[in-house]
Amino acid sequence: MGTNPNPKLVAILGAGAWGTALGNLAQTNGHQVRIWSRQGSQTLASVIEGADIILSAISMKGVSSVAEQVKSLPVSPKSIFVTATKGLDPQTTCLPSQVWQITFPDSPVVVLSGPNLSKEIQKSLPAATAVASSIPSAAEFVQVVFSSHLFRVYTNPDPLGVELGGTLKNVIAIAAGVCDGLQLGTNAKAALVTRGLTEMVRIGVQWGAKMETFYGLSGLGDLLATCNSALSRNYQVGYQLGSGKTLTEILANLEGTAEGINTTQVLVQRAKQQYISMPITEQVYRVLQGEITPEQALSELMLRDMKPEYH
Ligand SMILES: NC(=O)C1=CN([C@@H]2O[C@H](COP(=O)(O)OP(=O)(O)OC[C@H]3O[C@@H](n4cnc5c(N)ncnc54)[C@H](O)[C@@H]3O)[C@@H](O)[C@H]2O)C=CC1
Ligand SMILES: O=C(CO)COP(=O)(O)O
Repeated sequence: MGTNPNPKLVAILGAGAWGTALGNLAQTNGHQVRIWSRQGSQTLASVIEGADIILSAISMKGVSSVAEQVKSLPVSPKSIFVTATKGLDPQTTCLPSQVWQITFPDSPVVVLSGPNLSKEIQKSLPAATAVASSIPSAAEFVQVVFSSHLFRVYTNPDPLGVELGGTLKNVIAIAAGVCDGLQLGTNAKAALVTRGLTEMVRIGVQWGAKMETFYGLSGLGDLLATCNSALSRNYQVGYQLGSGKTLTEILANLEGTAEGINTTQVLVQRAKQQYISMPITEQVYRVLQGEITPEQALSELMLRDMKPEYH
């Protein structure tokens, strides 16, 4: 641990790949880090006691129940909640930050999202991320705690856009994996990711996010990382689907969480309800359901009605 004249107490919820990497970043900066996981020996109460930051890196499926558990415990009035989960709640379609904010209406909530493949960060490779909150001073606090010569943290004024960027790109990362699994080439991949970004912007802006946020680290940045890296679990799922495996076979061997599978389902419902066209997301959904093959999805996308690029 380095010496820090102003050390903070950082409680990390979730000892998976991302929680562990974020804990290491804070610890390297000289902060005191306590990590809680449901399998660990430390109690949740002892981990969050007096924390300046309570950072959740829990998979989406566990966020609501962990937030409820935290609510039943004494939380320091100074605690800032940070969410690093990239997903959508299947029951409510809420984003992780909304779950935390609904549970803790009087506490600041900060979203942390960017192109952050945890295995690279664990190897001390350089990376950048965005932190965003409706309370700018809370985002600035988190920026200071996590920033280092290896981890450049930018503040952003659009928490909804930052969180949606990281969440929605998982669907396109699955599609990009399918594209590579089918060996469709670089042109096809570039077209897919670009049109995928168009879909993210379309639904994201309708959701209330700012368009420019999707061209920043948490949107385009995270697309570039996860659509081109075998380290991305979402990409891995897509790649193996494109190589002919079934989802059941893939999930039996997948290391960690691929949030895009659940996000695709929630997104397809929302897009339908709001009459938003999301052709790539819809084809990813049908492939994940086993309704169509990746090859059929490709031809569905290529044979859509002709249209202008911007519409
Ligand atoms: N691994 C990565 O490179 C990055 C991951 N993320 C996001 O962070 C989140 C976590 O990802 P990973 O750490 O990679 O996943 P992981 O699968 O390695 O860890 C997930 C963690 O959530 C906990 N968890 C799951 N369900 C729970 C429940 N019901 N109650 C309590 N705890 C529960 C697990 O015990 C584990 O500690 C995901 O939303 C992911 O999209 C974001 C950026 C980078
Ligand atoms: O979000 C991530 C990197 O920014 C991690 O991607 P995966 O969840 O696809 O592994």
